[in-house]
Amino acid sequence: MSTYSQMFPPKPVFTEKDIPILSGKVFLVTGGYSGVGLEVCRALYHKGGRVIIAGRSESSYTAAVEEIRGNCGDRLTVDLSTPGSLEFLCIDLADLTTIKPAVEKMLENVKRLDVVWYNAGVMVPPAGSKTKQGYELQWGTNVVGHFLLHKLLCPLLTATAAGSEAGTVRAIFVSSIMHTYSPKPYGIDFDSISRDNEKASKMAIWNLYSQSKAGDVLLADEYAKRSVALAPVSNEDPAKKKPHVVSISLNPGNLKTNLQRHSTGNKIKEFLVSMILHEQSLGGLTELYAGLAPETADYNGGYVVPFGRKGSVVSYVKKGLTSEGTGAKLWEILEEEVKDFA
Ligand SMILES: NC(=O)c1ccc[n+]([C@@H]2O[C@H](COP(=O)([O-])OP(=O)(O)OC[C@H]3O[C@@H](n4cnc5c(N)ncnc54)[C@H](O)[C@@H]3O)[C@@H](O)[C@H]2O)c1
Repeated sequence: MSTYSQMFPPKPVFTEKDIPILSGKVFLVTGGYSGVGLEVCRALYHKGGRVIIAGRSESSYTAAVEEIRGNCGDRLTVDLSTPGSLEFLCIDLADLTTIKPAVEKMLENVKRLDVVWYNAGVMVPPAGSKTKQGYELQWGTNVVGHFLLHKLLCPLLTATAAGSEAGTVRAIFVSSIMHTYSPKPYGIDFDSISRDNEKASKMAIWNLYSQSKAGDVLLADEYAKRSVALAPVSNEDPAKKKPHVVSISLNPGNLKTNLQRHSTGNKIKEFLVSMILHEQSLGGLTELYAGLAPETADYNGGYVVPFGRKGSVVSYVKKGLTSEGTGAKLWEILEEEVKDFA
């Protein structure tokens, strides 16, 4: 039976053919050895980029290398004077102690970072799952781990941006349409996000996923504001302060990946959901569009919707989420939470 996606295939107006040659540029993708992240890495590699894949399992990385390097047909075949490269950064976002040592070692031979995709994520694990430091697993992985990684990468992003064309250095926070179902009124229930939190242990697992994805939108929005505040005022147009590093969140779309592996049980529901899922490569296009398209340089703080549709941004961000100082409050709390690991 044809799926909705097969009957009505999306026609993204941004594709791999729109990606320029990336030789000399350096990229980092968390969770880049599977799902959407793998598609991002495949495109970056075949366009000549130096790609650092961050994840927990070296064997999963090694298995993905062959797939990433494989023949991609005319979608990605280009003649390169400098071929792309792949490297592994071993971090577990659910264990904050693993992040700083790995980043410090990486910084010994990585001297620029053009775009980082905070793409790794976990969705609806068994209730009660926690990170090593005791955070609810989705919050701890999707938000706290990425926040610490971002904090450690910020100086390199900023330094790269200082010597690069404006708008080309970016931090991309992968969220989901599910962020719109996060707790009312502002997306984050601040009483539920600390370690070993009693309230979180009683919340519905989907609400916790939604809250973590609202957290990703807020991190992008708050970093965007901070980036503008730090940016130098342009001599040509002092009213137009351009951020050093562009910060964007996005929804990659409903995709066939491993993400749904925990949300099993109801066969009818699973069948219905499978009918509306798209190929993971389409999600990759959304992430690549946010990270590389020239026009998304102007979307600092914006939220990109699926599948690389030009001009379609910020339309579905939860009302009120990025106002009311929620992002600033979250940022300050996370600074405090990760300070012993930074
Ligand atoms: N698939 C969808 O329909 C969909 C929809 C909306 C948003 N998203 C988002 O897209 C992103 C990518 O998901 P996907 O669909 O490719 O799923 P996936 O399960 O294929 O990929 C998730 C990746 O995250 C990694 N990861 C999980 N926990 C980690 C940890 N503790 N440390 C390091 N890496 C860890 C996994 O190893 C995997 O590589 C996620 O952030 C997800 O929330 C996906």
